[in-house]
This record gives sequence, C-alpha cells and structure tokens, in this order.
Amino acid sequence: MQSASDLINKDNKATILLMGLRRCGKSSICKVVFHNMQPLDTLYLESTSKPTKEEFKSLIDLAVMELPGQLNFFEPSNFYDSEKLFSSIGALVYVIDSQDEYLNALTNVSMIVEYAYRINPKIHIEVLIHKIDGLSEDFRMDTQRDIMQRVGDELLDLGLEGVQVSFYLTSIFDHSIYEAFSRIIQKLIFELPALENLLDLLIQYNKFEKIFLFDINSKIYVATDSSPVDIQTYEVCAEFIDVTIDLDGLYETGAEKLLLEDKNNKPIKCISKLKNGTILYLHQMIRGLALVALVRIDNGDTSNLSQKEIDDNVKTQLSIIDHNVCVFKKSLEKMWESSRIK
Ligand SMILES: Nc1nc2c(ncn2[C@@H]2O[C@H](COP(=O)(O)OP(=O)(O)OP(=O)(O)O)[C@@H](O)[C@H]2O)c(=O)[nH]1
Repeated sequence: MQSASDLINKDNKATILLMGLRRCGKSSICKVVFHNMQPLDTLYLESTSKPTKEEFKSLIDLAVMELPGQLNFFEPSNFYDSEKLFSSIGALVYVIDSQDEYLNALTNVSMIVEYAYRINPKIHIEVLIHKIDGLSEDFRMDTQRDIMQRVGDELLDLGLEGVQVSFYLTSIFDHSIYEAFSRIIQKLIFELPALENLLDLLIQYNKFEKIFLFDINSKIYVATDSSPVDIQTYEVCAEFIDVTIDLDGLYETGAEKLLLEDKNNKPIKCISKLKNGTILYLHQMIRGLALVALVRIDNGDTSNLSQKEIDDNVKTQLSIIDHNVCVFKKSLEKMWESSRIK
C-alpha cells in the first residue's frame, strides 16, 4: 500500500492536480466543492488561462491545482515544470465531460497517466466521468463501462497494465462530486486506518448507525466508519451541518464561529430528532471538522414507562455518547499533533 508520507510535497501539503480538456468542468468543481458556489452560477465561469493553485486547511493541509484545458500539457510551458509538478503531487484527478464526444479525452488521459506514472509511480490516478446529470441511468452505466474499457486498453497498449485507475461518476448538481472528492482526499490521509478504527470503536460502544467526520466548509467527509456509505445518509448528515450553522447564526455572534477554531469557546453541538425516531448528532471537532452521526436510541419495552422516564433514558444515553465523542476528539487532537502532513 502507498505510504502517504510519499505524497508530501515541498510545502508539506497533500496536493491534488485537476486536469482535463477545455470546458470539462474543472473550475466548476473547485468552485462548488471548495467555495460553496451554487452549481447554476458556474454557467458564467470564464475559461481558465493559467494554472491556479488554492490551499485549504482541513484535517490535512490540502492544495488543489488546476491546469487549464487549453494548455497543451506536452508543450514546454512558462507556467510550470511538469516533471517537478508531477513528482510533488499526491493525486491526479482527470475530468472527462461525459456529455461531450470523449475519445480525445481518453487519448489525452492515457498519455498523461503514462507520463505521470513514469515520474511518480506512487501517484493516485482518479478519473471523474463528469456531468452525468445529463445522462439517463442506463446510459451512465454504459458510458462508465465504455470509458473504463477504453482507458484500460489504451494503458495496456502503453505497457501500463499494473496502473491502478479509479473511476467516479460525478455531477456538480448532486452529492456525487462530494462523495468522489471525499474518497480521493481520504487516500491522502496517512492516518485514515487509525481514524476508521476509532470511528468503528465509537459505533461499537454507542448507538451510532453511521458516523462521518466532515470538513464543515466543503462537506467532504475525511473519514467514516467501515460500514458502507449510503448517499441518502450522507445527504442528511451534510445538510444537518448547514442547519446547525444557520441555527448557530441565529443565537450566536456569527456562524463562522463553527468554522474557526477557538480553544476558549465551547465546541458546538447540535441534536435533532427525526420523524422515524433516529437522532442526528453533531459535535464540533478540531481544524474545521465536525463529527456528524445518526443515532438510534433503543428504549426497549416502553409500555410501562412514563414519557419522563423515556426522555431521561434518552438524555442518559446522549450523555454517554457525548463523553465518548469527547474522548474521540482528544485522540484526534493527539493524532493531528503527530501528523506527517499539516
Ligand atoms: N450539466 C453539467 N454542467 C457542468 C457540470 N460541471 C460543470 N458544468 C458546466 O461546464 C461548463 C464549463 O465549466 P468550467 O468549470 O468552466 O470548465 P473548465 O474545465 O474549468 O474549462 P477551462 O477553464 O476552459 O479549462 C460550465 O458551463 C459549467 O456550468 C456538471 O456537473 N453538469
């Protein structure tokens, strides 16, 4: 398995490089995921003419670079030294516009993968089959199969049969782009197995059904427990963050408080009971992260209990959860202090 220490670039950051042909959607993805731009507003984005680099602080410090589609990557460039660039990045994310004729993109991605892999064999190669909102369910699957097959064949022709390429169906108009970026960023987190173990322990000793460790600003989850992710559960938990921020804004001095780290402030917590009895639980962590979980509290046979006794039981169980989450937060702090990528 790849060691994440190999992904640290000169600035000690995990770097993601976004590439793809013109108008495939690279800037839109950056704006929607990292700057909360409304997807429809991306219609007015101008074509990018120079490479851009943005930095984000989350559990790890992350840099996202975008190479404009109009640059011919294989021509000498004033903007970057491609050899240095590829040797310093953790993940290459290549975006393919699935609504457009994509054969050129497939040849382009294969050439880039060959080049990148030769310079940096540890690089993660991720292909986004993007703008799938315009395709029917059946056609999405056909397109994915076709692209995977053709990319596989091209790489085989180039003698690169061992290269691991991951494919994701994405759109900025739903949560698929967040899910894809969550999985990509997780590959750059050295401590991920340890984090997952801790989250599994939380599930084991509490009434959690599912836990996500979210980056509050982007709604990317940097870790989750080992049970499979169901997109609806993700959506409910991600939207709960917005609700919490809005509510906090009503009662506190500013919603941005949740995004900032202030040791003197108490961490923000929010609990909400859904109609089906499930409880949504949010607890602010370190570095702009929040633990968001679905909790199912089982009151057992309540026929002989008064409403007050039932409520007291729920309160007790929530206090135990609070205590355990605080212990998790301390472990997270320790983990981050000794983290290799900061
Ligand atoms: N339907 C649909 N349109 C999208 C999606 N993502 C981006 N777009 C649209 O695609 C167009 C091009 O998007 P950009 O983000 O400017 O593309 P780019 O790859 O950065 O383009 P260059 O800067 O020229 O390299 C815009 O009109 C976006 O609104 C998507 O998921 N679905």
